[in-house]
Amino acid sequence: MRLVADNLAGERGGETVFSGISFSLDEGDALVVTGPNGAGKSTLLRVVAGLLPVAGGGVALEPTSEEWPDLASACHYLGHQNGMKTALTVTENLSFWRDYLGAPHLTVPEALEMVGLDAIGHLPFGYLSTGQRRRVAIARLLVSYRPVWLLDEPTAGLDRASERQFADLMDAHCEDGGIILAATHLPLGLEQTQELRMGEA
Ligand SMILES: Nc1ncnc2c1ncn2[C@@H]1O[C@H](COP(=O)(O)OP(=O)(O)OP(=O)(O)O)[C@@H](O)[C@H]1O
Repeated sequence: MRLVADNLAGERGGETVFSGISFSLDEGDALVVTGPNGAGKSTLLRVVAGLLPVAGGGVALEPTSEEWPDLASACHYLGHQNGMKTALTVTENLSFWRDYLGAPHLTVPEALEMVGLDAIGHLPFGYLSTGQRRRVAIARLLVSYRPVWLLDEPTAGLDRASERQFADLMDAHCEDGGIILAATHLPLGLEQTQELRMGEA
């Protein structure tokens, strides 16, 4: 499996935000997207996820399969928002996502243990600190399997120990043949990455 972008362009509000982006990621590859505010990093991730239309060129999974019939079906998208209901408990939120997304992977207790939150599954999500909320959102990546992880500022709000823990989870995903495309201003601590700099002439 390979994630290929060919001369890809994206727009916002009718204006081209980026163009001419090409990359090819094989199983096990991680590409870190960097660049100044407004360079188009989030837009790129949303185009790859299928949440915004392609404005030029293309991006695709090669080859597709019965299991992953198109790129969107193969992606986990972690945006700036955590995608959790504040009134539901942490366990209820993750159980919802596990049922909704399908392709069950880790159980909810296993995923919570992986992000160091096994003691607070019973708490409403709204009670959690900023970093704890982000860690629950990261646990969502683990309860259902997707080969491609699209991560937008995934470590925002995480303390050092949690950053390290998440770097280990990302490395494990790549070692298992997964693909990561991550936009960030912060070093992610990954063992091996390629870099794509946006917003430079
Ligand atoms: N809905 C919208 N309508 C019009 N322009 C938009 C819209 N959303 C974003 N933009 C513009 O698109 C450009 C790219 O934004 P984007 O969020 O992709 O940048 P980014 O590189 O992720 O920035 P940051 O580092 O601040 O997160 C910015 O100039 C932004 O103002």
